[in-house]
Amino acid sequence: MKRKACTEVGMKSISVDLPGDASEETILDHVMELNADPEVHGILVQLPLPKHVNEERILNAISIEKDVDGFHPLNIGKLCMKGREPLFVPCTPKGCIELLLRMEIPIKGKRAVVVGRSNIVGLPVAMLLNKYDATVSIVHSSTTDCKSLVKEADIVIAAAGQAEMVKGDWIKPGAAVIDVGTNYVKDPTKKSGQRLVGDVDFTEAKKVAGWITPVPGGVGPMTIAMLLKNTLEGAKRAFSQPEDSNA
Ligand SMILES: NC(=O)C1=CN([C@@H]2O[C@H](COP(=O)(O)OP(=O)(O)OC[C@H]3O[C@@H](n4cnc5c(N)ncnc54)[C@H](OP(=O)(O)O)[C@@H]3O)[C@@H](O)[C@H]2O)C=CC1
Ligand SMILES: Nc1nc(=O)c2c([nH]1)NC[C@@H]1CN(c3ccc(C(=O)N[C@@H](CCC(=O)O)C(=O)O)cc3)C=[N+]21
Repeated sequence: MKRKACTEVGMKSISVDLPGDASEETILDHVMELNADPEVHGILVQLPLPKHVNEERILNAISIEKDVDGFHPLNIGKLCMKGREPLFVPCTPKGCIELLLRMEIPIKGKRAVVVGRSNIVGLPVAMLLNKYDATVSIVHSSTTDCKSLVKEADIVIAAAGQAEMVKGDWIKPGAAVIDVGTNYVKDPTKKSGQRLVGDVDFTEAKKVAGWITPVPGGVGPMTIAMLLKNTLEGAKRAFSQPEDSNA
């Protein structure tokens, strides 16, 4: 889908498809090659990586100026810090905020609950909501009272990877609900034998929520749009800076 979106907007994309048993060194070599290529303005290493590969080592190797996923520790660090701006904001969290801003849903002073604390979604979206002055709680698999915490939230971000876990009676009436989850569940009525659902029970939650994103057709396409946006911003920055200004 990311490749298709690039083609649609006229952005050249290079895919490096490696076998599942490719070594860490092989992946690093490819990252280094792309780092050094002046025609490349964005690099994304699709996650998750196979177990034998050290994810941290690979993500650290991506040039920070080309880190369009925003997963480099320097970008994540700046995302967390007051008064600092990362070069790139991770795409899914950026898409969530963009949805709230475009729908003119107030964030400042509101209570936000993020379900999930992964490095790629839960944690960065919570940090971003904090930057926008929400009062943020993060709930995770060891949280004993997810329902009661979610029920207090004006903004709910569901990113647990648990099919339809957030029920209608978890939602505060009028709350904004952003469903990040993409879970395939068995459905014998479908030709493919499966159906895509979010982390929120959409049918029930939409009766209570003030505003809610669907799955499919919600956060997923926004993630891809933000990836293109980050890449364009990276390219503009590269064109506006002399080549030797990286120091
Ligand atoms: N639409 C999009 O663009 C994207 C969608 N996704 C989807 O979003 C979902 C989350 O992805 P990702 O963050 O990578 O997933 P991870 O599996 O890396 O993280 C899941 C998080 O949810 C928490 N969690 C799991 N079960 C529960 C539970 N029962 N109650 C509360 N918290 C729970 C985990 O807690 P703990 O930390 O304690 O283990 C963990 O923090 C997936 O469905 C994924 O496919 C992901 C990226 C982009
Ligand atoms: N380095 C890295 N960056 C990522 O951003 C990243 C990743 N690795 N690994 C996997 C997750 C997942 N992810 C999705 C993006 C779009 C949709 C999306 O557009 N989904 C469609 C539906 C697709 C379908 O029908 O199967 C939708 O929600 O409408 C879903 C999931 C990005 N991720």
